[in-house]
Amino acid sequence: MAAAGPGHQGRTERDAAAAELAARLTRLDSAENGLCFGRLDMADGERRYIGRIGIRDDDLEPLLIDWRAPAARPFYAATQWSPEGVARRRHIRLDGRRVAGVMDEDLTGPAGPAADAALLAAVTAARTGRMNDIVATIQREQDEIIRSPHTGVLVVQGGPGTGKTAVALHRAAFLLHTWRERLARSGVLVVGPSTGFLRYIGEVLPSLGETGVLLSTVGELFPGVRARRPEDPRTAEVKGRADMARVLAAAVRDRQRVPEAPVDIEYDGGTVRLRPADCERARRLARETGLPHNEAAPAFRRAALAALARDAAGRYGADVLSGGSLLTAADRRGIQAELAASPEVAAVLEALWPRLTPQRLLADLYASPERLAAAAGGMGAADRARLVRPADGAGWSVADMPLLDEAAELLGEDERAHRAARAEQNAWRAEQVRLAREALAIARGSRTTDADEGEEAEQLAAFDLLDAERLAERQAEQDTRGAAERAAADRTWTFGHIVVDEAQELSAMAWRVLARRCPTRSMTIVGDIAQTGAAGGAGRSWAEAIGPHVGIRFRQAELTVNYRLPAEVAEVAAGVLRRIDPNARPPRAVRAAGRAPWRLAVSADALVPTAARLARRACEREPEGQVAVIGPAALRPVLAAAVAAAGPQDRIAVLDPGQAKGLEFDGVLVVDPAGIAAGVPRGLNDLYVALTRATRWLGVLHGPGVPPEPLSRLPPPPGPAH
Ligand SMILES: Nc1ncnc2c1ncn2[C@@H]1O[C@H](COP(=O)(O)OP(=O)(O)OP(=O)(O)O)[C@@H](O)[C@H]1O
Repeated sequence: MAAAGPGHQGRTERDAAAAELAARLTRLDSAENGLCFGRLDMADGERRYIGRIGIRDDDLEPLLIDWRAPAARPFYAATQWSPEGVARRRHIRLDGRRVAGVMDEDLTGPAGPAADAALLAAVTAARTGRMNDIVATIQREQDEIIRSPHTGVLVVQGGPGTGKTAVALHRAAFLLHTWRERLARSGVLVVGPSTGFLRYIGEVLPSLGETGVLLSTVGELFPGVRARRPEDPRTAEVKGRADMARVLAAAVRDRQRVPEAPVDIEYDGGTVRLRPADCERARRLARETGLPHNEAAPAFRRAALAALARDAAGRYGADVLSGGSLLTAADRRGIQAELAASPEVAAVLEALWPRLTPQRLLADLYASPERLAAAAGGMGAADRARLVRPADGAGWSVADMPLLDEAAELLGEDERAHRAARAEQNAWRAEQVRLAREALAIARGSRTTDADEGEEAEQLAAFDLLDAERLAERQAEQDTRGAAERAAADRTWTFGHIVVDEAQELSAMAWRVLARRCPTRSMTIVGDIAQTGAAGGAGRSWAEAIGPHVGIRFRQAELTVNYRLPAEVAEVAAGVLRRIDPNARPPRAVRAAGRAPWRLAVSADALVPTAARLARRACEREPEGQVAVIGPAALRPVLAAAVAAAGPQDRIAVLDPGQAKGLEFDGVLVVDPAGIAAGVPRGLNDLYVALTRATRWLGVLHGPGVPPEPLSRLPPPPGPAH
């Protein structure tokens, strides 16, 4: 920092250096936990320590190699068959700064159990409710995806628990390391299915030293509007269809109206007339600009006003003798200016080409079956009826967000809103200049009191270098928010890379939003087609789901090993998967838990209280870990109330399958599986999600009747469970 010179350039360098040092400090702080986790003893005697971040000594020799650096790669990729120059791989377990244990793998001899031991310790540990990074135990097939040099769209398909989320986040960290400068500027966006999920994964990237990433659901991507309104999944599905883009475009065109009969407008004690043909021409000219609706409004107005001015000139300036006009060009311009200022004229033109916000367009469309019929004529009547809702001001649903975003694209900036924003910005700037003047005045006043005479001449004071304007400018330039924060507030921000998790959930309209946010199409997309929920947009393949939005040029990778589910639970889930798709291959579980999944049948009345009792009993039996009660969406509120009624218990989560997506727990109690499977379209997929959340045990609780296959074949719970 001391090396930076004086003046603006020097300041910029100092600011940049300070920002870089602050970022480095954050990285060092956040990577403190488990800083060094591996060592490679190379066959040639070289020794490499592998850690969360890279650290060099004073001579710039590496002390610790960042796990993302090429030199660290053999830690994940070397095998007995392909040792990549490694003789021994050491896994180091730290407790704070103390070495708590080491496990060595000799790559020159036959395969030993050490690597498996480190992995097993990680996957069998009690869950905390927050996802951990997997940097110490990334597996080979995962490593290949994390370090993939592919810069376009990379799709990762994998069954539940195969580490898709973990891999996607580590890939984001890898890309940030590799393309630090570019991505720090443009930012990385991670899209997840729910705020609960984002909270669950929220610590992974910071623990890898990466803090400048924006985590968001699709519902949060439209700044200034929060999606709070509940929505029937069938309505959400209709709103998510690609066809809605056409419907919205038609809805906008429908607002650009031509009157059926001439409109007479009061002017100067008489009237002027706007004819349908003039309007038609004005509309054509405005549409031909190719601008979004609001931005084309001035063109419409200009053409309509010109027509009105011609009409007025014809009426008031006609020379009865010659049949020509008595008015000069300046007179005509004057008339046009008067017409432009007339509130009556403005009201008519506003009605014909109204300036619209996305919210107004959508609320008006939903509230009017006529408008819907005009815009969505190609849609079946039943689907169209799903879109109807009163303009009740009750807010927006998640499925509305991509439609608002699409509408914002179609409408563009409202030039009046733009002017208001500019005025606000100018006022802010004037205030900054005023404050800067004050600051400079104070600096001048304190000049001789702050420094000795001799010293003073040597110093460059602020007022020698700056005038108030420049000082204000500098304040404005110093937007200290990181890219992530700025991106969150700006609908038109484009990201350098986007990670999409649970991508099978995204509708076609949501994909359009993401495609707009990432014109370079640098994306990592992870998901599982078999887990697609009722409103989700994935078809039977990724090509079908994302092809229309990212093109056919994407690379697909697969994860095949399941790290979450014990084999016993995985087998039950595989039975449901076979019913969803007989050709699907379930992932292979890495371990068995030794605890058989069970089922318990109770009377309909006893279902909810028994669920609450079983969940609490499970917590009492096991002093640590998380338990989830997962039931149909309709049952969730009463289940939650029953669990809460028994007293506070922050280790129990009560969820519906949509909310459980992407999460995991030590124990899971699935309540009313038939209700889950039958409740919504793709109910079996929801049941599959519910059954694939447990790292240790799975129980199924149901009312009278037989639960869906293969749950009916599960044994009763071991011991007196209820
Ligand atoms: N290499 C690994 N080392 C240690 N733990 C791992 C590894 N890979 C995955 N895991 C763990 O396995 C669990 C499942 O991972 P993750 O949630 O990423 O799976 P997923 O494929 O996204 O699942 P879902 O489809 O259900 O969302 C997590 O606890 C994760 O930390």
